[in-house]
Amino acid sequence: AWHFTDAWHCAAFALKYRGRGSKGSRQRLPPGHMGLPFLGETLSLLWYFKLVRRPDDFIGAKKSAYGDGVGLYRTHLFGSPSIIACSPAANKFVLQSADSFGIRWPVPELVGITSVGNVEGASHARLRGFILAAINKPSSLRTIATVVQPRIMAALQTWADKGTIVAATEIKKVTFANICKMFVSMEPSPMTDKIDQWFGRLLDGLKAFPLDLPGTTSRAGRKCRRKLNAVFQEVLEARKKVHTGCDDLMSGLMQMEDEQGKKLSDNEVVDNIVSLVIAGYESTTTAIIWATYHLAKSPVVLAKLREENVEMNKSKSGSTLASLMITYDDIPKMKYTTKVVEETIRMANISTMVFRVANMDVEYHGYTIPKGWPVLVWLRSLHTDPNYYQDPLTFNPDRWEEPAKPGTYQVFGGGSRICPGNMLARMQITIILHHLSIGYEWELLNPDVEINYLPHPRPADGTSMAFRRLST
Ligand code: HEM
Repeated sequence: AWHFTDAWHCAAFALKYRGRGSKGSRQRLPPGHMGLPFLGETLSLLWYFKLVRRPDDFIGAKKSAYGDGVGLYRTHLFGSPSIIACSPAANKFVLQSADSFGIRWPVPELVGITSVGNVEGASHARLRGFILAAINKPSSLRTIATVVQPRIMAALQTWADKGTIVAATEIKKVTFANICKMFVSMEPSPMTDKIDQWFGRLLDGLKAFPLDLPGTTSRAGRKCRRKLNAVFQEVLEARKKVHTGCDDLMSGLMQMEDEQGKKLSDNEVVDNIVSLVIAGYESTTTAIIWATYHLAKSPVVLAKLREENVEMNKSKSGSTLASLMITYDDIPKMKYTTKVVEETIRMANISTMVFRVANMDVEYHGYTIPKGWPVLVWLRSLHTDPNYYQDPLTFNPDRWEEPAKPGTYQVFGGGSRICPGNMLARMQITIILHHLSIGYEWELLNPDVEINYLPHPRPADGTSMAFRRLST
């Protein structure tokens, strides 16, 4: 059955491309295997990611069987014949060829029909301009640093009061409180608790099989998306009636104009607020969880981090909360902290892969990526490859003394969709590392806990830890 499926797909391909090679060349699929009938290689993926918990061996097995080649393999995953890209050059090729490789979400409604993650071409470029201006410009980041910091400082104190915490739960809470404040100036309330639950179900819906039937996770996700859009629409309507003077993402997006003086529609503002929460909430939470995890296991790194941050803290004078905060402009001076942040993000591999679909038959180094086939751009495989990172599974911030080899660091994707929140994510991790290292110490309760790799890599126990104020 295994070989029959591969033969079946290859024969279908050969039939379709009969005599259509350009300049006499033969059309051929990248090497690889289509796996079992209907299931494809899904079981193999689950075997490596869920059962044996060696996710890198999924691509490793392909490299052993078919050689490194040009970094493309054929496969059958998530219900469709697909191409995997997993070399710096092949990934770059796919991510930078926006005309050849488009976006097709299984349920666009869940991502947001008019959101930056779903639209393409000129509309995408226009929306990205708005979003980059709102969350990626130094002036925006300067303001955001002052908005998020008090909540982070207060949260760490409550963790120490508790003594034992599940970091995933606590980090999620403070990240969400900050998102509500940054995006729509909402303070924690029963309403924000509800919104948080809806986001949880929406995120589950995005990861679930896209079956729109009563009782399915996908249906529940769609319902929550509608509720979230409705809540934020109300906030927006209220702002149009009474000028609130809020200095948050929603106001920013409502006021901005493009080069033609055109503003975003109300629907675009709301859709993109919801989608930015989806993109920024779980990713930032996961990165911070990994930072606490690795630092707990790397006392030498933590000591060096602490030393730099205590020095930075000494340069702050005064007793008010504001005077103890770091600023966006302090960050370039925090050289070692920056390395810890990059190493955390590299090892976290929050996005194992990103998805594209071939808009046309695309040729790459003698292989054809057939029109309509999904392309899975396997970001993870670059960050765990010993050819690019020595001893890649060891947490070693000093490796960032040297920049990564060109094209081998794609944690935020690449090309026209490279993560517009990357500076915001880095800044939030830096801020929490600063306050954690100068004021607290922590130990993992289950240092040898298993790691779950699906849907995103995380310690299975949520990172339970003893957490206290530093005694000195
Ligand atoms: C460590 C944290 C983060 C990681 C690892 C991460 C990773 C990524 C990756 C790999 C992509 C590319 C997706 C693709 O090519 O299809 C992406 C896109 C995106 N990210 Fe992030 N992200 C993070 C944090 C954030 C934050 C904090 C925000 C905003 C609040 C954000 C907003 C977005 C948006 C809107 C997109 C879609 C961009 C587009 O399609 O043009 N991300 N992110």
